[in-house]
Amino acid sequence: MSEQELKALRVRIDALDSKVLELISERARCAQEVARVKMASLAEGEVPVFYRPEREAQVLKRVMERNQGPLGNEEMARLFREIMSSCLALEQPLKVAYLGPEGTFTQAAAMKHFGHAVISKPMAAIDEVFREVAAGAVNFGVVPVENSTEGAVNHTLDSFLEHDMVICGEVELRIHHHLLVGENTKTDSISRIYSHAQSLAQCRKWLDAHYPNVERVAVSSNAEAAKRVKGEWNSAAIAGDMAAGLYDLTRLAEKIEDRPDNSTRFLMIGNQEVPPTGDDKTSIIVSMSNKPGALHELLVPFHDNGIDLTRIETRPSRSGKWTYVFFIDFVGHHRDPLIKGVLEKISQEAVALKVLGSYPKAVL
Ligand SMILES: O=C(O)C(=O)C[C@]1(C(=O)O)C=C[C@@H](O)C=C1
Repeated sequence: MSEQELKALRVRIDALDSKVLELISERARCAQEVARVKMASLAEGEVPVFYRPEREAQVLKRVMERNQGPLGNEEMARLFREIMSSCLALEQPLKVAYLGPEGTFTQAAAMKHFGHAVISKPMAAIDEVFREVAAGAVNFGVVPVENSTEGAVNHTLDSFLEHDMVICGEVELRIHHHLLVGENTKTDSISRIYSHAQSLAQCRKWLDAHYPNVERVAVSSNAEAAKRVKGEWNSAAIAGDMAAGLYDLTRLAEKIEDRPDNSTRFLMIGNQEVPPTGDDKTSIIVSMSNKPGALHELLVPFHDNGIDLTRIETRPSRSGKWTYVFFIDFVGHHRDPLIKGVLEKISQEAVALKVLGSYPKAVL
């Protein structure tokens, strides 16, 4: 390519950038207008709701449907995710608590869902995220709920039994783990590998093959593991991209998870009900009486109405030894007439039924 051609193309890019800039600013002014309208139409004592997950899901879906390349759908939606995040921050900067410290996959999930224009607050434990939301110190919390290799995150499920929370969104994150060391580490003398217990489990086979005799030490998060090895001489950490970058660690090996499709699902918790979008999921907790056929009775209404169950999990109940509660996720919104009917049927048989929330299926 000649210098001339390159120059001409850059002139075109500059002109396009000016147009993009103008359009983004116009969109941001529109969002400010939306905020004004929302404020003006409030009833006495009503609190304005600026963040609208159902609308955001529609915007991102529309972008993906209309996109004709060359950028991929996900890439394009990510760009719009950030534009919308900044527009919302003009209306109201959201405060989001997540399972920290900085650099965790939960932080990455929070950014994927809300974009980067939020005020984020790392918490030391899952229960603290719940408490922070319950106390009204933040608008939303982000917690991991299940991993495709290791299964349920029990701390999260148990926290739902203790707190009244509304689930208002979900996000799935592909989890890639790397073996990381600090600049002073002698790679042939690694005697300890730190990570979160779930991450150590997700890399078990790789560790057995490459570091069979090295001590594996479980710590509170993989970001914490990364932080520790920064100053140590003979230890390594298993953590993801964010933690590697944050603590400036070297990657001795990349993508060491045993299953290439290793993914974690995260939930956004708050106290805002989300209206239907037409492509939603619902999460409920049910406890049934301890009698033969109870689980069957619980599942029949779903089957009879052709409702797609996406997950069922069992946890010991807090109310008695050898009694259990079921966490169930299914496709549909609790305001859909069909789903309403199913929930009514279940509540006739159940000891207790709680709808944790209906929310748009993850778009990104
Ligand atoms: O449509 C709204 O209610 C808006 O506030 C605008 C907007 C946007 O930028 O598109 C911003 C924040 C909301 O979460 C959803 C959408």
